[in-house]
Amino acid sequence: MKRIVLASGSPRRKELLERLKLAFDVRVSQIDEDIFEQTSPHEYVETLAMEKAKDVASHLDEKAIVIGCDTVVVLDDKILGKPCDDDQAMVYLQALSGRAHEVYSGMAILDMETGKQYLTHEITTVTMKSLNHDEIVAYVKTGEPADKAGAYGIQGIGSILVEGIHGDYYNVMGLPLNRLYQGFHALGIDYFSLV
Ligand SMILES: Cc1cn([C@H]2C[C@H](O)[C@@H](COP(=O)(O)OP(=O)(O)OP(=O)(O)O)O2)c(=O)[nH]c1=O
Repeated sequence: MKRIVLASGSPRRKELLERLKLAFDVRVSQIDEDIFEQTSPHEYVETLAMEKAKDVASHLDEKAIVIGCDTVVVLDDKILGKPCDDDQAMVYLQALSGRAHEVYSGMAILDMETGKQYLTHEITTVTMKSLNHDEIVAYVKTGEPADKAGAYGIQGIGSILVEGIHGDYYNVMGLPLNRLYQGFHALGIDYFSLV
């Protein structure tokens, strides 16, 4: 049985992988995300996903399939990561208010046994309703924006701020499940033999 390791400290990614009924361990990468240059969004999220996966793989004592991800929000070609504080969360939400933006997740899958790698990204468009100042203040106060790209969580209270979505919902939450399945297939890993 192949061992699967999720290279992420994100509780959302853990929750999503659990939905696929796979047995897996979680290891959190120690890379410093701030040292990576913000190139184009897809290059950026793919680079970070691969670096997280490689870092975790390098610390494992046995071979595994390692999954790394990175998620950002992109508005007018600008990358919005996790807000550094409440003020930045307010600025992000003001900018996103009443507009459509893209959510990019990069995903890297490393099969340490075969040495094969799969690297991809998924893009989902999210339209946010117009938010007034009081709503933004109240939402930031809930604490939900703090650890989320773009300062909102579509799966939580943030769901009431979202008017529409085009594409993979799970990608917005941080782990594009359909791509994951495609990646397993591309690497010759039979998902249904793992469940
Ligand atoms: C837009 C959006 C992001 N997010 C989250 C997913 C990610 O956890 C987070 C983006 O930060 P990431 O840097 O991608 O991930 P992380 O720091 O949480 O975990 P790790 O680096 O260890 O893998 O934003 C939501 O939960 N809901 C949303 O609607």
